[in-house]
Amino acid sequence: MDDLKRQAAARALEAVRDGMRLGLGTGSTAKHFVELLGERVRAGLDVIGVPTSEVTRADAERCGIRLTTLDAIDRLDLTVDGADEIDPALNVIKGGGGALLREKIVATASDRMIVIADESKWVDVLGRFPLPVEVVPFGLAATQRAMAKAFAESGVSGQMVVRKGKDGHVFVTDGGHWIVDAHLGRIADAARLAGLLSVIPGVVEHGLFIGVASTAVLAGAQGIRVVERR
Ligand SMILES: O=C(CO)[C@H](O)[C@H](O)COP(=O)(O)O
Repeated sequence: MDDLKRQAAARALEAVRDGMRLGLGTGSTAKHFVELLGERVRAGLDVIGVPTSEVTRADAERCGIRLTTLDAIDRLDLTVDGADEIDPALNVIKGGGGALLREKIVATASDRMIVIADESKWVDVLGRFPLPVEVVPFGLAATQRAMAKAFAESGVSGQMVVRKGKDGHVFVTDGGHWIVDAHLGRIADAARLAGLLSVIPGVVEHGLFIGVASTAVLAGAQGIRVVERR
């Protein structure tokens, strides 16, 4: 699996050109991209990156990639990031690694987003992977009630679980928020659910990336498949 992730990362690297401003994703697949990009940088490629998490910042620095912020530059040429699920319209669930807020800010500030994954992330319908929703801790119960209403209005239901870290404590994002993982099973109308979640005051951001990814690079046993958004 790890080899497939690296293959997808290597294919995405072919889209990188000298002088590009890049969004650098988070997760095990994106980490391969950062490492491979670092090799190119050490060989003379001139790019600058915006990391989507503190973990990726540390990885990129270790790889010698020059970094900047979205305050210092206005647009990015390309973001390359992993995904938890990708559907045929290239709508995506992200946030399994807890970085969905910065990932969405960076991806939507980019002219193009390539999602890289092994084939197991490709699904007919989103939702088997629990949907991460980043929330503020204040008023959590009220936010969860509003989320349940949004689920009902978009025809889904399921258990909500506040994410815990490996240490057993509540997982805290880079932005200081919590994550509620919603086990919905099958999200028939992801765009509608995304819209309903976005207007809940305690929801900071959700892991549905609707119409954001332009290309998916999927690595499987049969080779690499590149899917462009229609
Ligand atoms: O959204 C993410 C982090 O917030 C990751 O991109 C997603 O969880 C996929 O991770 P991996 O490449 O390790 O399978």
